Amino acid sequence: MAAVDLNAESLGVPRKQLMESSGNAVARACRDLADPGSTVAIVAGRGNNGGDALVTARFLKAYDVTVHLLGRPETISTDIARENWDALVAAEADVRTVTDSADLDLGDPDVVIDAMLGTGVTGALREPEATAARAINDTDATVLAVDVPSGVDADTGEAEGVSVAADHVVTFHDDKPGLDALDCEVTVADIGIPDAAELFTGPGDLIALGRDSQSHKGDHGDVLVVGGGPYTGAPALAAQAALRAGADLARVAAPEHVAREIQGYSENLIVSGFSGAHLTPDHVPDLLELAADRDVVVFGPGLGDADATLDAVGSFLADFDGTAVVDADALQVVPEVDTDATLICTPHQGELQKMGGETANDWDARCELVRDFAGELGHVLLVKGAYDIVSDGDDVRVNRTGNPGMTVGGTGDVLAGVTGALACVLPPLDAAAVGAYVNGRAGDVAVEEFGGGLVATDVLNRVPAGLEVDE
Ligand SMILES: NC(=O)C1=CN([C@@H]2O[C@H](COP(=O)(O)OP(=O)(O)OC[C@H]3O[C@@H](n4cnc5c(N)ncnc54)[C@H](O)[C@@H]3O)[C@@H](O)[C@H]2O)[C@H](O)CC1
Ligand SMILES: [K+]
Repeated sequence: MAAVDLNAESLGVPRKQLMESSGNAVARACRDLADPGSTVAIVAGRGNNGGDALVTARFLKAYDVTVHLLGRPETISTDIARENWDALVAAEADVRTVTDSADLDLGDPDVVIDAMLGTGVTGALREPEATAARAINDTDATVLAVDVPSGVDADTGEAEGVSVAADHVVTFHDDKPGLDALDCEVTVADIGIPDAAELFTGPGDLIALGRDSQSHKGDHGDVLVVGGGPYTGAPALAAQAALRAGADLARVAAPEHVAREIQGYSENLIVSGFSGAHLTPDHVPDLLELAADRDVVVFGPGLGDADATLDAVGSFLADFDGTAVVDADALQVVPEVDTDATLICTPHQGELQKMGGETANDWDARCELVRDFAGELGHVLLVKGAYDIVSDGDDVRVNRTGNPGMTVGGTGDVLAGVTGALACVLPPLDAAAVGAYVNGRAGDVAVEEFGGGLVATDVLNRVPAGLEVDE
């Protein structure tokens, strides 16, 4: 939800507007439950759940409303909730602050609006929320819960400790799986979040990457790039991109002439060479061993399409059961191989057709085609284009970052490396969607500086900029 809210904000629908819609939806439900003139006790927490009900109070003019804030106003945890509190105080509304649960006196209201906690709950209710929940449950009032009955986990419907027994719940934007198990009426209120906030990648998708400061080496992934042959630069770009996107370690396995060259110009990479001019099946056992201890393998950059190489790709994938990003010439093998591996395939539209997929000019039509083909393949597809289409056969995400300057050679290798690093810390679909978003954003920063003259290393070096969340 936090990711969707931030994406909505980036589309021009700020959170305060969402809170106004949420509060209004709760007021509408309250008007359906009780006649004008009824007494309404709003019990508000210090987060946005409480904030929603501080808005509701403004939409219940025909009612006798009392707001009980659990905690001092200074402890309200978000600016938009605090602003709504200040607006009530400025309007001389009947608001009270409860710092000790013994002070909570709800009176004998017709309706209680439970806005203590919503999706932000962690663990069993602490004080004063726990006592307040019992006080709410002890009234004869009709209890209307905001988003989730306080104390209940929205995903499971379980409560670790005491929770509010609601008669009605107004939940926002989409149903919460845990609510169906509850014995109460649930209304799902549309609060004006555009579908685009979930379909298109945006800054909200980076929240999942939150870096904890205690992180240490190895937490953020160990990526192996298997590539090189007719092309030298591709595996080095992919491996460096993995480091730029947060992997702690990036290794390259390449034919020895390529390995020597890469080791020469990039001391950041751990490079191992295998015999011969390109990948062949007899290299596969060693590669499987090397891959077994990595988090993610990026397979394909610069491998070329010699028959023996494609045979090697097939036999590697057939025996590999980890997670791999597959790119470039290796892609054409994927539809023919039966594998237990989790694959993220990153074709451009020409490579997609070579794999047996279909494309279309209209991006909306492409969503359908990519989703169906991903379902057929049983792997995640990231199909590059002006709009990158990402799907795992069920969900579809669309990425709109990037620019025509990025058709220059090598940006696909950078994308494969970025996606590989993210696949160490995110589920495959998210890794592909965020990979496309970050790579495109890096390209948008690069084109600002280099115009149409941008080259892949410009994108590579701006991947960290692509990862920044400027909230
Ligand atoms: N897109 C949407 O659906 C929108 C939903 N909105 C509302 O926002 C809340 C989520 O708000 P958030 O601030 O993230 O968390 P909460 O208000 O639910 O709770 C955080 C608050 O509670 C304290 N806390 C956490 N666990 C406990 C506990 N076990 N005991 C006591 N106190 C606890 C924590 O310290 C914080 O102070 C969502 O439910 C909707 O109602 C947005 O308004 C609009 C968009
Ligand atoms: K609640």
